Amino acid sequence: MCDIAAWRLFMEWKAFDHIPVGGSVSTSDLAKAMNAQESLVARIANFLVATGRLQLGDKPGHIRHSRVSPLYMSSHPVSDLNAVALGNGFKSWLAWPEYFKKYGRREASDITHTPFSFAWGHPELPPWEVKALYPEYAAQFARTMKSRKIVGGDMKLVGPEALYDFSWLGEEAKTRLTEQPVAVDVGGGMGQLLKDVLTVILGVEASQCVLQDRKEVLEEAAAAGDPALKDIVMMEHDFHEEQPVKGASIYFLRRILLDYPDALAVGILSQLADALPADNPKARIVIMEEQLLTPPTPQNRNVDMMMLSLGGKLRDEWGMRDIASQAGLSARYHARPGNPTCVVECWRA
Ligand SMILES: C[S@@+](CC[C@H](N)C(=O)[O-])C[C@H]1O[C@@H](n2cnc3c(N)ncnc32)[C@H](O)[C@@H]1O
Repeated sequence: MCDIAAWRLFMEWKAFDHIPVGGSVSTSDLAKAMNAQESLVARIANFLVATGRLQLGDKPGHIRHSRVSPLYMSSHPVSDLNAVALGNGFKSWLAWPEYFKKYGRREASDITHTPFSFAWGHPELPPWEVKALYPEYAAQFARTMKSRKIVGGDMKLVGPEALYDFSWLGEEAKTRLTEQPVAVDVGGGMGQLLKDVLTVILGVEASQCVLQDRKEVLEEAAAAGDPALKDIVMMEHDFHEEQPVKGASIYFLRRILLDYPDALAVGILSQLADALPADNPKARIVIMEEQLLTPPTPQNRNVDMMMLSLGGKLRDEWGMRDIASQAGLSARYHARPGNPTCVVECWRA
């Protein structure tokens, strides 16, 4: 168990960044680089040697990288995923006994007073407000959502491999003016899904795409300056409130509803149901996220345990159909055996 605590601390202190790749560093130089006590750094470094996270260097008192430790360097893309696994996962899980003692042995039913918020010391705030108090962590989280390695990060949008073929959207977009909103990505993060839409769905113009998210996430997206997203509309919007873009052909909700209990997920869907155009039967709300698998598998249920801490949950087909119908929507469920993701196509009932 202490292995996790030790590499977490060394990640936080950027210890792995100070070990030259292909070389070694003395624990005394490492301590100086981190402004930490040498004996403390040597003890922790040697513990990480014992667990295989680091290796002894070729000179006495020196250490070097192991096969895995470059993954903990801040420049490595996996490092953000490690930070989120710890921040969203372990930090909350360790606080479970105190949390359930204080709030009762039940799932969180609102967006405040979740195990995550409790563990981070702000029980009265929703998890996203807590993250916003820690800009470095919020930025790390936003970057992880760009990873194709996490579930849902590499969903095919067109062709035989796609769970749901979005090619119709290209034809639809061609019938609209170039400045008319066609695709709205609600809680779209740094625009990773819209970028894929623009790449593979021919006919959709960037100026027809709207990226909605929280202010700090849109700032991060703007600062990233991705040329593919230069002409999209970035709009600060709270998806619990009325949807300001009415009549779009598609409203994407990718990896959003799993963060919420049913009542709030129904609320988010209802805001979009109200925005769907009454005169366009093709218009859709499309939910894309990890589905709850039965029989349970470790990776899938691990994600569900992370969602438990955030106040949300993974849903299976019946869970999805239930929230869609509560929001006044008809739904078609698209999934394949062995694929952990699902696409739920929703339209006005
Ligand atoms: C799990 S991420 C998914 C991001 C993106 N949809 C994707 O699949 O890559 C959830 C996103 O919802 C955004 N978000 C959280 N609360 C929100 C709110 N109340 N209104 C709008 N966006 C919100 C977060 O900032 C984050 O970008």
